[in-house]
Amino acid sequence: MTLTASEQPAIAVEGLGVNYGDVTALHSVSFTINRAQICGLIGVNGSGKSTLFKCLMGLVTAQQGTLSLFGRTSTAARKGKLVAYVPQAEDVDWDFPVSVADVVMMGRYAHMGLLRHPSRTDRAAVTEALERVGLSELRHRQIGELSGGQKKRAFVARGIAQDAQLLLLDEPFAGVDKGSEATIVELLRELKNEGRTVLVSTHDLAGLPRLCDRAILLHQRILAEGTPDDVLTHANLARAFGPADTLDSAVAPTRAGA
Ligand SMILES: Nc1ncnc2c1ncn2[C@@H]1O[C@H](COP(=O)(O)OP(=O)(O)OP(=O)(O)O)[C@@H](O)[C@H]1O
Repeated sequence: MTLTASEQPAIAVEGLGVNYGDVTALHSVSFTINRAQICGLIGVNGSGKSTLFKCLMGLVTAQQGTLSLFGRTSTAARKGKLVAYVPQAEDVDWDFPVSVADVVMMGRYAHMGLLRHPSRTDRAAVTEALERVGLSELRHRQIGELSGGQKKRAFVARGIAQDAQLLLLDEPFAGVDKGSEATIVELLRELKNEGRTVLVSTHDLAGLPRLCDRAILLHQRILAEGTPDDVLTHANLARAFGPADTLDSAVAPTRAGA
C-alpha cells in the first residue's frame, strides 16, 4: 500500500548503520515515529544518540540503511523547512557575535529570499517565538551571555520561528534548572498539540513518562522501544545502563516494575 504525503510518518529509519573509522556508532537501527508524538531517546554516553540526530539532519552520512522524514530525504525535508535541530550545547560556538533575536531569526532564513531581508511576517514570527519561550526581554543580548537553560530556550524558539513540523532536540534539559525545564516541557506539549513531532534525547529517565508518548532505548542498536512504561523496565535499563541497583535513584519505582 502506498502512503500519501500526509500519511507518511514523521521519521522512518530502516537498517541504519554508522561507523566512524573502527567505531560503530549505530548498527541496524530501525524505527518509525508517527506525527504529533513526542518520542524520548535514551541511552548511555556514547550510545549513538547525537549520531542519530546528525544522520536525520543529513550532517552525518550513514554507511548502511535508509531514512526519510515525512517521506522525503533529510536534505529535502531541511530545504522544505520541515525539520529543526537543537544541537547539544557543546556543538555551538557561543562566542559568535549574534543576539538572541538574530539566532531566532535564523529559523526564518529558509522563508526569505536570497538577500535574507526579514519581512514583517519574519519579524512577527521571531517576536512570537521569543514570547513563547519567555525570552522577549533578553532579545538583544549576545547569545553567549545567556544561561544554559536560556540558550536552550533560544534554540527552541528558532525551531518555533521556523514553523518546523519536526523538532530534533539533543539533550535540551542538560544543565537546565527546574524552571527552564518546566518551560521547555510545557512548550513541547503545546507543539505536539499543534500536530508537530518531537524527538528528544534526555538523561532524565524519571521525567520521561511525563513528557513522552514513546521512548527508544539506544545502545548502538535499539534495545527497546514503546511507551515509556514499556521501555523503562529494570531489565531494559540494566541492559543499557548497568546493574539494577544503580538505577533506583534514576527511575521512579512505579516505572521500573518488570
Ligand atoms: N566525529 C567522530 N569521530 C569519531 N568517533 C565519533 C565521532 N562522533 C562520535 N563518535 C563516537 O561514536 C559513538 C557515538 O557517539 P554519540 O556522540 O553519537 O553518542 P551520544 O549517545 O550522543 O553520547 P552523549 O550522551 O555522551 O552525548 C561514541 O563512541 C563516540 O566516541
